[in-house]
Amino acid sequence: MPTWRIGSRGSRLAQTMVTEVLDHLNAAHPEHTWVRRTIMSAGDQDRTSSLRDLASASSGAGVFAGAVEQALLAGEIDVAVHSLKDLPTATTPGTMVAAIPRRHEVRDALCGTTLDALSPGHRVGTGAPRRVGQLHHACPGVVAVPIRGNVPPRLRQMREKGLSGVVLAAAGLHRLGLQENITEYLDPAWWPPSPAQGAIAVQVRTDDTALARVVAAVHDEEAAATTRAERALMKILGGGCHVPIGAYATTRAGGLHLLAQVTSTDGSTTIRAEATGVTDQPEMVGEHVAQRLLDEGVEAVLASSV
Ligand SMILES: NCc1[nH]cc(CCC(=O)O)c1CC(=O)O
Repeated sequence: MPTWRIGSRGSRLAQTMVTEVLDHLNAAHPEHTWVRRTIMSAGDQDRTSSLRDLASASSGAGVFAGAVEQALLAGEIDVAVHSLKDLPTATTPGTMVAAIPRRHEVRDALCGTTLDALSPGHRVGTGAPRRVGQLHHACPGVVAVPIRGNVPPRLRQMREKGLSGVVLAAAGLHRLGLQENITEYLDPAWWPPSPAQGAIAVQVRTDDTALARVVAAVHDEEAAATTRAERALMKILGGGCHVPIGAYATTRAGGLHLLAQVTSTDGSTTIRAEATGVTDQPEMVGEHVAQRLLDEGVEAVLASSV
């Protein structure tokens, strides 16, 4: 039996996602052995320039995922583990997402405060345009303070800068064991998260079909269907974490339901659309909801937010 090399970014969050995937894989395939590799990316190395600059330098997305994908293509690792929401919607040639494990938590969370407790002038840490728009929409007059970096530094910056709170993905906080910092879960029906938030992507080289079958043991159909719908929508609207799109898909008895929302960063305009379709054609649901948003004039809101 070969020993497979599994790699990710060096952040503690990325490492815990590898552990989560390996726990699954070891349970399903005790006959295989794995070694872990850490890949340093531009996003890890460059703490001085803004992430927006880095993102545009690498054609709009994938600043964190890029180096790990390159290591996969170069044969330095055999399996790459990513946050699916950080993977560009355009598939990197030669790679494929062979498995998406069960998604435990999709919601955004507030740490340090609650929406009800926020008054005009209060400062809340978040730099993501979607979260800035949703915050301004929910709490007019609240000031969004840009903060950057991995999850633990963002919590630290909240305290150091004397902010009232910070908005983060609940999934990251849970994976890091930092969930006791959460003071409010933001209802995804009113505060839809980033497309594919909370989901892990297990990626292999496209020609590695035997390994694709091995990692398929961690695949979850519901996580795949919902994230495919959310990402199909984002692909049409030109997403990335610099675009203020929230998307929240759920599977129901009637099929796959997708809700999406675009909010201007000043919070003054919010456009929502939703639809239900068949679960085995998630891209059609995403494309349908994207078209509804375009019909409602979402392009002007997106253009004003970039
Ligand atoms: N944008 C950065 C990022 N990429 C993945 C996560 C963790 C949540 C996830 O796995 O989707 C985070 C942190 C955050 O958004 O708070």
